[in-house]
Amino acid sequence: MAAISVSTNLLAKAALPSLGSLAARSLTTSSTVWTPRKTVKDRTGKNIVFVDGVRTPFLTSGSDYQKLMPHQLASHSLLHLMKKTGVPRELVEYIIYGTVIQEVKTSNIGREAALSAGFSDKTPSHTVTMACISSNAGMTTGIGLIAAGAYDVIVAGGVEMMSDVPIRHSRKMRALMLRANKAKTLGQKLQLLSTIRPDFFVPELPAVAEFSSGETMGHSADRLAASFKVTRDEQDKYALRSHTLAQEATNKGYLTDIVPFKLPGSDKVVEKDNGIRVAPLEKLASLKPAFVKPHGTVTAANASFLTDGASACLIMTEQKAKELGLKPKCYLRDFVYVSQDPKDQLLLGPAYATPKVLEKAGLALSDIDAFEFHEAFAGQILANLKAMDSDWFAQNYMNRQSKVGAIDLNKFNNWGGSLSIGHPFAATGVRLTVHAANRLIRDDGTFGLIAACAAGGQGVGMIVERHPDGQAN
Ligand SMILES: CC(=O)SCCNC(=O)CCNC(=O)[C@H](O)C(C)(C)COP(=O)(O)OP(=O)(O)OC[C@H]1O[C@@H](n2cnc3c(N)ncnc32)[C@H](O)[C@@H]1OP(=O)(O)O
Repeated sequence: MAAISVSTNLLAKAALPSLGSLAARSLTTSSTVWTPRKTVKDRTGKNIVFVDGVRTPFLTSGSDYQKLMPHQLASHSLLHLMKKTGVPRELVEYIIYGTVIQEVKTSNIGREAALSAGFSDKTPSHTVTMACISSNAGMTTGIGLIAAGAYDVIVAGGVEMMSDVPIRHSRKMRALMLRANKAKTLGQKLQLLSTIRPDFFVPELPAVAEFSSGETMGHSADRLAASFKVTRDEQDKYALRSHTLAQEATNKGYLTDIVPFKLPGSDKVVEKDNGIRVAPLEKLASLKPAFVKPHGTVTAANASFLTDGASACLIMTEQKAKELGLKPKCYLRDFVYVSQDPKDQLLLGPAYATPKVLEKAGLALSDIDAFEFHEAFAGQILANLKAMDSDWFAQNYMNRQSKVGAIDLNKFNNWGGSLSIGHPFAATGVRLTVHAANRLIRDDGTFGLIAACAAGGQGVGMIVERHPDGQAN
């Protein structure tokens, strides 16, 4: 992709929104009668609702969750989802759970997590993987199952455990071990042992990298930022915005999707995300490039960090929610998936998905009250915003006459994002959706737009509409 110049002053737009104005908006209480100013047509015939979503605190890898297995985090989110909503586990008909870097012992992690959370052994579960949008894939698969009439009550979610990733023997060593398994005599075994060479011992580590190109996500982000002329200073300021807003939301008690996690065999209860860090801009500016050295602009502070965490949400037909006396937070109205050539620019999913999902839902950018975009990297977010505000990009890459438009940053990731809260890959989609729903309720909005990019050059866009009964909790 050629470098493009976009005239919008994103640096000014990336400045902190007036936190005062956010705080001034009143929290809608149960006694307030709220009616939507507009509604999106239900296309499933089921009016599918998002009842609620929860998550563990998101922790930097190698910290408090490091001795756990991922199904323990997943199980915690499943169990506490049911506790929080008050819905008996037996009513859940199907579970779809995401994970990206798979723990080999629990490959269908949804099933293992559900069993250890005490769900009925008669509740089927499958595991889905779609990189950073895996729990979005879980939710939309659930929507499909409900729309098809297969089930009424679905749980979706995702987990990632970057503290412990599968590290394999080399291919040569694996081949030798498999042959050794079949060797029948001592002579055959000794003959195999004699073929071992030093390079057999070089391990294979999983990389946060694109398979088809070998490029790391960080390198892609650096390339993307350079293509869109996003400066290092813009990235650092955007990252600081994310951390500042996440800190603010934490202090105000807005992150009610968190369910504290008691560490097994210890009295310690983890209550908060631990990656939020409001540091002086000078500290961010002093960091060396993390990927493209020495001239890259992506650093540890303006990239999302490797994170452990899990999330889960409950979705069902509106009719079922009514029967159960639940107060859903929002309707899950529309979604689209997009994909591009990962060897060109693989982190532009939100720019492609946003206009498509808006069009599908019959909405304009100005109808959206809460944008929740996955922040893989500050440079990636700013490049996506620039792409959407560029006629050149629209005409050359999106098959559109004119640009999508500029997003009002006063409505954008107001409670921080993946840069600050953390990004346990497969858990992020649910976190984005709960934050969108809770922000609509707190800020008296109607529509939320969730968008995320994912490895493989893929992306997602989802539209949620606040439910009249929604409570901030
Ligand atoms: C579509 C998708 O989502 S793709 C997935 C996207 N995400 C990724 O690819 C993950 C990318 N992130 C990473 O791989 C890692 O976090 C890295 C490589 C960027 C950084 O890892 P590390 O080097 O271990 O980071 P570490 O925590 O040690 O921090 C390095 C330095 O930055 C500083 N730092 C980190 N975060 C911040 C911050 N928010 N503010 C200020 N300083 C910070 C640290 O204090 C440290 O400084 P020091 O060297 O003076 O002690």
